Amino acid sequence: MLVFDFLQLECLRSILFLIVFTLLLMKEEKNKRIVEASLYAVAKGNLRHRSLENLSKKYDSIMLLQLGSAPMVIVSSAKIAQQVLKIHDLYCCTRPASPRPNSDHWKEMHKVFISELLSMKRVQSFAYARETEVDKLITSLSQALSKLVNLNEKIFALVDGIIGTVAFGKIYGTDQFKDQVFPNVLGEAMNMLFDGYLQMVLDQHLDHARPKPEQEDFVDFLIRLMKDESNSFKVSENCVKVMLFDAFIGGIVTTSTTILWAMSELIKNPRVMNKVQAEIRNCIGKKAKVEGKDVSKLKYLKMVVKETFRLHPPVPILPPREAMWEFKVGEFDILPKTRILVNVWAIGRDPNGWENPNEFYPERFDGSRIDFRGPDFNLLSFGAGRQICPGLDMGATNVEFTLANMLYLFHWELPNDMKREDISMEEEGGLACQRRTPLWLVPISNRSQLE
Ligand code: HEM
Repeated sequence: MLVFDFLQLECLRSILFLIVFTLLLMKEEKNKRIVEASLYAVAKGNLRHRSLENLSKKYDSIMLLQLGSAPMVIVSSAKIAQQVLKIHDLYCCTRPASPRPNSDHWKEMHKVFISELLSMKRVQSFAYARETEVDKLITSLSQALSKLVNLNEKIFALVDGIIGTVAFGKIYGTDQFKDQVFPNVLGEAMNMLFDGYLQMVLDQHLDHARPKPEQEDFVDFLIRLMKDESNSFKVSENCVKVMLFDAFIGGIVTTSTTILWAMSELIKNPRVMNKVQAEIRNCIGKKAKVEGKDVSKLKYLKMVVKETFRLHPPVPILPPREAMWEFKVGEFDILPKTRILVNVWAIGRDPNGWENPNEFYPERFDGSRIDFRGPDFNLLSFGAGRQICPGLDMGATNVEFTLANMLYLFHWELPNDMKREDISMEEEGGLACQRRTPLWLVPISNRSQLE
């Protein structure tokens, strides 16, 4: 669902160029006052979160955009986001038409998907995937000591490995998969390739000659559902593919993007880098690596991660919700079929919610109850309400655990002659709001301090 909604936004871009725009600004006179504004800015480029933020500064933190027959409400403040995502969540907890089957049957299956795959129990039981992939990352960085490393490549490989193993089992990344064309998640032909790829995975799992795995992966679980006739719903092969696709795209791009933004901010802010490394090293002492159970003790690291989510939410605008019934937000009427977009990026930088909003300052979370798990609506990196990201625990755990190890075992330096202020923080839209250019850094071993 996540994927389609973003593609839908892509399509809007071209439509936007062709139609005449009108911005209906929702003010006291209940949807009546019309302010004409060229929405060329919204259509331009792929950084709509920035264009929409500019519009909201000029007009209001709730705006109605009339695009042809589809009214669209843009929300840019925590207070209004809370009304939409909490108080009226039930009235708009559906998505606009999507290629996913839109039926009770699909919703029922989706619930199972969420509770089974992404429960805390599963997140923990898949710790082995995370640890194996972080071990591989450490080995690969140790082989590149004092050399320039393209961190984008390393981090995408790591997250792809973790989520691939969770979804497809230990077979993923092994020799059996080596000769298969694995579709690069960022590639253009992704959709088509992915279908063939998923079919191959399903066939392998359905093969009677396959030995019983010691740990059931997600495909095993879905196949069990497919075969279980006592279910009130039927799970088809196609449904299994759609759910795997969601898990892959939803999981890989967002998680890796966050790790890269965190490293970018840390290298730009040596004070924070030193402080977080000191915390990890004091807390862990002398060990071969940080273990999963250690992470809960790393309070400052968790603040660094929150601060990264605030400034760089990988999903800067939540996928659209659609109003099912009429409801009121403040004094404004939201009519059925209105699409609602929440600009998470703008809320994270709203000066009414944050002091010095553009500064990377993790201490702002010290003693604060603000968390991406809720109940606060200033930090919405995983969304909120009934549509909140089902991968929240897995995503946050993967980000924290990976960063903890990268910062414990290595010092990080800039390429020769590069100054901190030269590090580009330019964004690029797409499936997630990523760095525009790869992050190149030099890992230096910290082992001598640990022995
Ligand atoms: C840093 C990590 C992640 C971030 C920031 C993130 C963020 C989000 C956001 C903002 C949404 C939309 C929520 C809403 O509309 O309120 C979403 C949906 C979703 N995410 Fe994540 N996500 C992350 C990791 C993951 C992981 C690891 C998985 C799965 C393995 C995952 C699977 C999904 C799925 C399937 C949906 C669609 C849910 C639906 O439509 O009901 N995400 N995610």
